[in-house]
Amino acid sequence: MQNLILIGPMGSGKTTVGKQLAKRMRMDFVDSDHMIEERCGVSISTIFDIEGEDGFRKRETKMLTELCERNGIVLATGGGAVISEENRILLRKGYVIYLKTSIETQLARTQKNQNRPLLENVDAETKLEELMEERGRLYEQEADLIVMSGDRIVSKVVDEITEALEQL
Ligand SMILES: Nc1ncnc2c1ncn2[C@@H]1O[C@H](COP(=O)(O)OP(=O)(O)O)[C@@H](O)[C@H]1O
Ligand SMILES: O=C(O)C1=C[C@@H](OP(=O)(O)O)[C@@H](O)[C@H](O)C1
Ligand SMILES: [Mg+2]
Repeated sequence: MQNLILIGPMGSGKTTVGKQLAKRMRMDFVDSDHMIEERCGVSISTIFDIEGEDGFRKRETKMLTELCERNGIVLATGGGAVISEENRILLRKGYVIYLKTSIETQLARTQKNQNRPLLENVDAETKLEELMEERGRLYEQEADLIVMSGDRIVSKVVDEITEALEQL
């Protein structure tokens, strides 16, 4: 069975929606950031502190390579997974779902910025806008399905995804 892969910016709900979607579909749920943390034994923020963003991106590609060899999983990626061509090719093996969200919603949901090093010590709104400028086109381009995930409870987002899957 093809993997279901969630992409989208920080705070779009990839981790949260992914967990519920997996339950609904009776599939295993895997979050690439959590897997990296488990593997390294430290948080994403600590990896950024020690190895910088480059170090994290290398670990992310390695993890995505491993996870995309599996079948029948719901995979929540990190918001930056689409920036690398190598990652994009890997993700295309699955059915890619883009959780589309406004900057306002992203901001509200990431307000604590916990374990989101790219939002630490910067103006979060400006940073989220910059990232969307760079990545928005890639999310759209890579998506097999685009689902609006702002202002809707998680179960409704999951309903829309499962209904779309039934139409395939
Ligand atoms: N549809 C939603 N409605 C309300 N809150 C949400 C929704 N999706 C996610 N959240 C909340 O937003 C925060 C960020 O969600 P998360 O799943 O970690 O996003 P991502 O993995 O895309 O960065 C979490 O606190 C989560 O509970
Ligand atoms: O947008 C990004 O570049 C990142 C998003 C984060 O994941 P979430 O999108 O799940 O917050 C995490 O991978 C890391 O902090 C970098
Ligand atoms: Mg996440």
